[in-house]
Amino acid sequence: MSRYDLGTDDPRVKVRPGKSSRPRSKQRPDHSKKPVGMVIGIDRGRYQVIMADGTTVTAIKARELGRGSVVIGDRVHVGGDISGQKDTLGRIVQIQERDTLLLRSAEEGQRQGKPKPIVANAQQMVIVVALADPPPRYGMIDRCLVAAYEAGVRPLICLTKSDLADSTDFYAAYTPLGIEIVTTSVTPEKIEGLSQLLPKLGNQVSVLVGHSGVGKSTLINAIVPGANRQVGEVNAVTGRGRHTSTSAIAFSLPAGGWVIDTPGVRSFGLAHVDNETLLAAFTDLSEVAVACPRGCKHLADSPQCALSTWPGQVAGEEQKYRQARLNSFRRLIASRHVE
Ligand SMILES: Nc1nc2c(ncn2[C@@H]2O[C@H](COP(=O)(O)OP(=O)(O)OP(=O)(O)O)[C@@H](O)[C@H]2O)c(=O)[nH]1
Ligand SMILES: [Zn+2]
Repeated sequence: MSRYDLGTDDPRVKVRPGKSSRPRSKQRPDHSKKPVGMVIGIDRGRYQVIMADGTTVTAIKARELGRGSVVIGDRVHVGGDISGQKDTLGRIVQIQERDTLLLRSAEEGQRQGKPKPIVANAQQMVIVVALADPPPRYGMIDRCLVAAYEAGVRPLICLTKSDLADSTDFYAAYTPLGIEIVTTSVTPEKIEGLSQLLPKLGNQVSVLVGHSGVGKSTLINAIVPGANRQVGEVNAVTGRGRHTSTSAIAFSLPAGGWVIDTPGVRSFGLAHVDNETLLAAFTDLSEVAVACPRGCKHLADSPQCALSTWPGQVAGEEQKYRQARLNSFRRLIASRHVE
């Protein structure tokens, strides 16, 4: 006879295990039958979840899920009140397995900890780059590309402010890498390029990343009616956008699909990415590196690294371009180790 089988039919005798007789996890109820929704907003411990029928529910998170465990884009099972009525609260009880997960290592200067999840289930990363004011930062773009490849998210570069500068050089640098690029310009006078961009956003989840001031908010306002993102200048003192304290949010596009804005995520720490993954993001370099000795670290002082002689095989502009690519790759490797 087991310890809990009291052998009685008396309903007053409650059959229940003693307090610490079993690990807690085994007592957890199965939540997988609870309705599912997608997390589209997170702000100070409150989660906005859009359910399959289109109802938006405000929810809190079950404590056992842990801190920072639910991110924007997550598909979650929700219990509690899911009516979506004012002053009601649902409760996120379980997170579904993620298709993709965008991660970022701890910021520079912070102690290196576990990489932080930022966005789940995005299929596409739109790297927003201004052609001028501020000018393109190639190191930043490379970082985003690595983070995208590492997360299993397809990159798309969206050039903005084409009214201010020419995009020929940019296309010359990134088209050979097989990365899709679209060019836009959104000014009070004229809007251009959205007919190129919009079809690429349809019926999927895209996450927008980009440095402060490149025009992300302007772009979102132009493609999402009523989005009302604040547009402004970069703070000259802190060098940061004003959005740093605002939280991530997903916008539904009129023609289907979602765009996720990630204010405060300006770049990606890549400490969690290994050398080979980093190299794979540089398709041109990875083809050259097959000739490297086994275990090559691909650094400037790595003996017989095939990458070192690659720029010198050509002359002129092409050589400069190769050297810039190589420098960018090696800078990323180096920066990863100081983070
Ligand atoms: N000339 C020109 N200016 C633009 C364009 N897009 C945005 N801007 C301007 O660039 C500045 C920054 O735009 P935002 O949309 O606030 O940039 P953001 O990327 O959202 O910046 P944060 O809010 O700091 O993240 C604003 O003054 C915009 O009016 C463009 O296509 N052409
Ligand atoms: Zn090498």
